[in-house]
Amino acid sequence: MSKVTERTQTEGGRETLVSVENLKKYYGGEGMFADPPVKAVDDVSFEIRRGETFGLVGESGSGKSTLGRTLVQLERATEGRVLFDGRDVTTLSGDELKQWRRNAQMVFQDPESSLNDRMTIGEIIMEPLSAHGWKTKQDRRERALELLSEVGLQEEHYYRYPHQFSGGQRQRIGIARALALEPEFVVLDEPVSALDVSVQAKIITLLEDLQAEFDLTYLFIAHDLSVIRHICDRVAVMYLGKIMELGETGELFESPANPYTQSLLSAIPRPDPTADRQRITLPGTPPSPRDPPVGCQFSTRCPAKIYPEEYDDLSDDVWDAIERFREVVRERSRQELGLVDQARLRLGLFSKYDDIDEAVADLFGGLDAPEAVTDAIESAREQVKAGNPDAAREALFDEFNGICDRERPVLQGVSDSGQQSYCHRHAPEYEPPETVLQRRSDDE
Ligand SMILES: Nc1ncnc2c1ncn2[C@@H]1O[C@H](COP(=O)(O)OP(=O)(O)OP(=O)(O)O)[C@@H](O)[C@H]1O
Repeated sequence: MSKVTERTQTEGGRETLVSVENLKKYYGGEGMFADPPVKAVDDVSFEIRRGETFGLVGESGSGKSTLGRTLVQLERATEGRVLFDGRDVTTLSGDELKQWRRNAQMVFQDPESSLNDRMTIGEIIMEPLSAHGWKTKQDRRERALELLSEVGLQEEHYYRYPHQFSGGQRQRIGIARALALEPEFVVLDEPVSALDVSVQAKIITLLEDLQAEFDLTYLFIAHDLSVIRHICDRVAVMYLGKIMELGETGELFESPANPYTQSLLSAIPRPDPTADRQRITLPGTPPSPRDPPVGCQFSTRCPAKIYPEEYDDLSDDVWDAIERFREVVRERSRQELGLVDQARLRLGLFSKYDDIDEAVADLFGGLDAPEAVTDAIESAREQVKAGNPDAAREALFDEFNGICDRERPVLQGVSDSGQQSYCHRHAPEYEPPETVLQRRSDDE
């Protein structure tokens, strides 16, 4: 295999180091009777430029760690490619993979559990060097001592054990270990989340210094937006395995284009409280990654969702009730019935779905919904009670399916500087997300 097969140049002249193309990572789902797979990363494409810090932000479970692990080949991709300096590394195995791994390392969140307590600090830092047969034992020892000093620890720490160190010091050891083989690319998976705020700042400064000294490229994973804003050049926002938006950090924080990013950022207190940004509280919970929406991943909770034309003038309250009802029905359709419940269902003795009456009363009681809506809800309620939640789910989908439910959007350019967002509302025939969000929040 040629070492460099494709080399890409990004806008602005900075070279691409990592190019991710239609990457998927699914867990499970093999075998005839298996549950559907967990779609932890579901078709993402983006590039990381040499020397930059690229941030990955999103709620817990959105797929950030899985994406990070798949980039450094700690996980095998289910589909798609990861080009490192132009070379597809998803196809490497054996010695080739081992050799390549020197280039890409990972620092983990929890310095408590990521270091082996039975090894000395010296052994921990030298372990990757020994595994790669790096030079002589004496050279490895000298390298470990050098790394200790690079990360702000002392030579005498070499013979100590991890439990003798604080969280911040342990994270320094984790960083020294990750840098031992002089990688070009480091995935930092929530590297400061487990640390006290005062220690966080010191570790971040250390990471910035090391990046400048060794020309490192970082993928920085965090759920803390202020940390991301401080350290990252560009940032991608993930939701349910998908990148919803990406762009230059300053621009993305100042003018988020995607409804999900807008919701996420609306929760951060702003220096100027009179500034025009309403706090958006998202309804419901994220769907299961085993059963993500067919259309846009965010469609079940999106405050700027496009309603189907025939229901365009429904009030937001009624829409919200419909969405929440669909969520309840979806949950029921995912519920596995045991053999006893299946038998009771056949005998007409099954009552586990009866709480659907309560859900309809809670959600629609007091709302003035048009007849077409109440008919559809009533019919779905009956289907669920008759033990057919799948059919109810389908019928609700057919009745209330707008483009956001039906079709996946594409990540498209929304600014001259390369900001991209994944939302149907960026098409010219629709109102842009911010206009809709403003109007819908004014109506509340
Ligand atoms: N080895 C695995 N087997 C099965 N499912 C997994 C595995 N690893 C992760 N998942 C699932 O994949 C989804 C994404 O998980 P992941 O840890 O990547 O998210 P995350 O955004 O990093 O969350 P967190 O911030 O909580 O670590 C979750 O639903 C998780 O339960």
